Amino acid sequence: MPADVTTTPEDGAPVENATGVDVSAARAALRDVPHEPGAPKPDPIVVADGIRRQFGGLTAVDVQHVEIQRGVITALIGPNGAGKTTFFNLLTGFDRPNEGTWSFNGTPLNKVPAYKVSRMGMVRTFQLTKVLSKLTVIENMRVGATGQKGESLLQAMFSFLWRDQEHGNTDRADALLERFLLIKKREDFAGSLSGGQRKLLEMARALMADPELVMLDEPMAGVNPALKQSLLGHVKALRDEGRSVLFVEHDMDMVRDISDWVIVMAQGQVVAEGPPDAVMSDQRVIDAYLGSHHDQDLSEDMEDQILAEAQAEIDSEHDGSSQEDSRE
Ligand SMILES: Nc1ncnc2c1ncn2[C@@H]1O[C@H](COP(=O)(O)OP(=O)(O)OP(=O)(O)O)[C@@H](O)[C@H]1O
Repeated sequence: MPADVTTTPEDGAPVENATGVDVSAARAALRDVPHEPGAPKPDPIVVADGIRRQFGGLTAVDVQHVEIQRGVITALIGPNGAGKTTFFNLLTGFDRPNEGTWSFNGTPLNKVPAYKVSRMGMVRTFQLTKVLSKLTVIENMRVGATGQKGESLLQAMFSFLWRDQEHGNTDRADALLERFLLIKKREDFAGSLSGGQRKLLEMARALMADPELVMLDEPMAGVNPALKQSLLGHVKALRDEGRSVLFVEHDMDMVRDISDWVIVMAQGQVVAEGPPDAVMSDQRVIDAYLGSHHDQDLSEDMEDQILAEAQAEIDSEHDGSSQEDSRE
């Protein structure tokens, strides 16, 4: 699947892309999915069962069942400490659960190391970007290419075997740098890039592996408002070219703007699922955020509702105490 194929269809229009995924159909199929934690999806790319991860006495993740639909953008939200990043780490082989099974495209991943998971087509970015500061932008891109023939000693000795591939990788990297507006920074050290540019570089580098599923951990964190719109466009383009996207984010405007489906975690568990509007007015979600001491960027509606509920609680307590006062 070429990473430089981008289509930006009108909503509802049939979509053609090199992956063969009918994006409109994938999104439309979600309409029949019940708004319930663990709801089965018509065409899941990831299925996880009974995933538990403990750190000492703390259960960070305790997910009974979750499915991620292929060809759509799924947001994973929840208050601080809900277990989102830990769950990302488990799915992608960067951490191991105490129990549980999960699969990608039907292949069990329990014993698959992270680098193989990425070769299989499931690639992630990190909350704190992991660009290699002392390498140039183009060198960072080349590191992102998987299955390099020059990786094995024997093949490295017969360099004519992989030189063509290296040229191909460089062409691909340049096309992606153009797409992510980083081509002018090609020879700069990655360490000299701004926070937002690093996020773009990480996303571009992830695409070097030509993934079917792109997992983004807080893509908007530390990104200035001017670059946010551009990043949103890039994430939508990933879906529109037929890739599946799963992202963790605290910026609820972004979640509302680009997600087809939202999964909510709290205290390690999936507590709600559904389209963005339904989830943001779901009592379980409001309770999850209310129950946490958060400093998160909630959508205005959700913020208003939470504030109204908090006010109602204060008022009823106040009424209760003033009745007590009047009885005294
Ligand atoms: N390596 C670790 N050792 C011990 N505890 C950990 C470790 N990693 C995560 N935790 C704990 O597990 C819980 C879940 O953390 P996690 O980072 O997955 O949450 P999160 O939902 O991603 O939070 P945030 O939105 O703040 O990034 C937290 O209580 C955290 O302190």
